[in-house]
Amino acid sequence: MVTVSKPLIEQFLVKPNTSPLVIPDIPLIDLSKPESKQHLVKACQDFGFFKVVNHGVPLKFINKLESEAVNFFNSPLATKEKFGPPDPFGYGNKCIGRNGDVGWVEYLLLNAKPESDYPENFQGIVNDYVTSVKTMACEILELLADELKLQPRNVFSKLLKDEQSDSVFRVNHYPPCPEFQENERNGSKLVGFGEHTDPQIISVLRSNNTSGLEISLRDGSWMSVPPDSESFFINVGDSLQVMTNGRFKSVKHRVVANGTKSRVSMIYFGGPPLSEKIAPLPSLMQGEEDSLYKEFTWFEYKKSAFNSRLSDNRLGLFEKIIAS
Ligand SMILES: C=C1C[C@]23C[C@@]1(O)CC[C@H]2[C@@]12CC[C@H](O)[C@@](C)(C(=O)O1)[C@H]2[C@@H]3C(=O)O
Ligand SMILES: O=C(O)CCC(=O)C(=O)O
Ligand SMILES: [Fe+2]
Repeated sequence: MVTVSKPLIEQFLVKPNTSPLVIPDIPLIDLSKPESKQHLVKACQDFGFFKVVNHGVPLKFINKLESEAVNFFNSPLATKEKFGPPDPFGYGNKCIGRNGDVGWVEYLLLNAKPESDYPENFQGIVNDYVTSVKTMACEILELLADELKLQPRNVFSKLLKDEQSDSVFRVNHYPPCPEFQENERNGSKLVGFGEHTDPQIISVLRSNNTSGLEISLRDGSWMSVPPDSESFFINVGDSLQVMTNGRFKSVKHRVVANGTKSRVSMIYFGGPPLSEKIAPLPSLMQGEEDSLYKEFTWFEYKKSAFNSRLSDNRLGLFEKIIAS
């Protein structure tokens, strides 16, 4: 378990936020239903976030990976640190990225490419899980393309299927924090993973049954997402927002650590090849519609993103100024 001395805990606290006036339902998509296409598009437009059931990812892959992750995070710090620091892949503890972000979290950041170098015991297990989750992500992207009447229907999914796809896999562990309970009285929250959007195309998240994930609603309030270990949560990434010229929203989200109960999450971030040009799809542009973004390669965006702080508006640098 990770511990910090009492005064240091301050750096992990954020002020309580106002609750949403109306708490919306998180869109629930049943992938076995033919009408899921329409719901998927609506969810990507309204929230950039939804929950998926009947996803086809075998439970045994999920459980094996979770139990291996728990074993890893329960091992001595010195053992875990043999896999760190993340440069860019490896074990990280409380420091997120290279620009001073901290959170009450430890994690493994891994290359999602098959045959990558993983800690012992993770090899086959990560490959099985990632392959299956990627298949689901590609199915979702193809349903979205169908509903948007985009040709070919693999216009998004081919970027994840490409051998050069720059996709990442992450396992996060938010440990209990005994020091925090003393602070709970003033209502402040313990930040596990600070607010941010994901830079890639699509992110696929699965967690154990511990709460903590929050999404930012349009009115600026934060909504807590009830955990569900049998479902997946999907969010639109910045690159998909750009490719759809802002129709789909890259949702701002964060994790508030529970303080008493461990949260374990695993997230697949589906990204394009480094050389891929990211720009609004011409076939989506209606009439005189302006492109809201300057074209960039994924390499350029990634470089810029990895030089930013978590809460920065990374897409801001690539927005076009449109004369009215
Ligand atoms: C502070 C940072 C961590 C991050 C790289 C960055 O500079 C800004 C984006 C962050 C993020 C968020 C989504 C994923 O968890 C992640 C792996 C990614 O691609 O972008 C992380 C980066 C990271 O942890 O290195
Ligand atoms: O751990 C989680 O539940 C979400 C973390 C997250 O948003 C990320 O790693 O980008
Ligand atoms: Fe994220």
